[in-house]
Amino acid sequence: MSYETLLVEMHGRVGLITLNRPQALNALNATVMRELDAALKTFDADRNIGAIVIAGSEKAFAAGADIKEMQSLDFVDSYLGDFLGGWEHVADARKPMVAAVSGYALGGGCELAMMCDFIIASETAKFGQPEITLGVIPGMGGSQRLTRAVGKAKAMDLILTGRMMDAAEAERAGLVARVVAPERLVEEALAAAEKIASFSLPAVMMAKEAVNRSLEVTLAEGLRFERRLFQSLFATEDQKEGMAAFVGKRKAEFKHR
Ligand SMILES: CC(C)=CC(=O)SCCNC(=O)CCNC(=O)[C@H](O)C(C)(C)COP(=O)(O)OP(=O)(O)OC[C@H]1O[C@@H](n2cnc3c(N)ncnc32)[C@H](O)[C@@H]1OP(=O)(O)O
Repeated sequence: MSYETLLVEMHGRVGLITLNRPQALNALNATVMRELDAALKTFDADRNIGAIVIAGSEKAFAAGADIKEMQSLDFVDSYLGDFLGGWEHVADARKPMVAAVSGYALGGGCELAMMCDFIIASETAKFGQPEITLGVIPGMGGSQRLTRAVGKAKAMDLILTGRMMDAAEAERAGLVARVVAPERLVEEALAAAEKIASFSLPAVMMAKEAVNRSLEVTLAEGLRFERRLFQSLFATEDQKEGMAAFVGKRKAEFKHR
């Protein structure tokens, strides 16, 4: 499949998707999001892929939803067409997604990064939800995911003032998992994704599901859910292989079954 707004590659067991609208700092529009959804669905369905990296350019991961395309929208079209509704599908991917963020991750760009399972940022990254400066509010999950990631005080600060935070502040706040030098960003994100993809795919997918469930249910419910998933992994060949390899002092050869 060919894409107009993305570069899509496979690096061993890792799918790399690079946003590619440099003229608009990777601003997100219906085409980008439709293509992103298609690329993610393809990787998610491919047994040979164990993890996915989403990257942008050095200057911008994504500078938000496309303001020029959005500006003439009215309420009825927005509501009847459920504007942004379908964009949430990015978060439906069942395989781990790593966001590799360099430069601007603003508005929808920050929200897209937060739909991934964790963010590796370059020292140049700048995160923000500047929608308030445009007379609107976040619409792709910013008020919900940012608040869960950094807490109410900082989320309110960023969303109400529209200010940007740099990579160091984002790491301190818990939005970003690691900060690396700009020239090492994609390499580091691919290495993290390759590490994940080297483990048993059912175990990796269940680990993602268990962590995400913790954001939605009570502690008791979450603990029960985790325990059931844990117990179910004893039905896999990979559990036998992983534990036999440890006992035999050798490297595990996971078959992802
Ligand atoms: C998802 C929801 C609900 C909402 C949103 O995401 S709203 C958008 C939130 N994002 C923003 O408000 C950021 C807008 N962009 C900027 O403030 C600046 O572009 C910048 C600070 C990111 C970078 O400034 P810089 O001076 O370095 O670059 P520009 O000349 O401003 O931009 C280059 C080129 O890209 C176009 N551009 C940038 N961002 C967007 C965008 N979000 N939508 C559409 N186009 C964008 C910019 O207009 C310029 O193109 P032209 O030279 O053709 O005008």
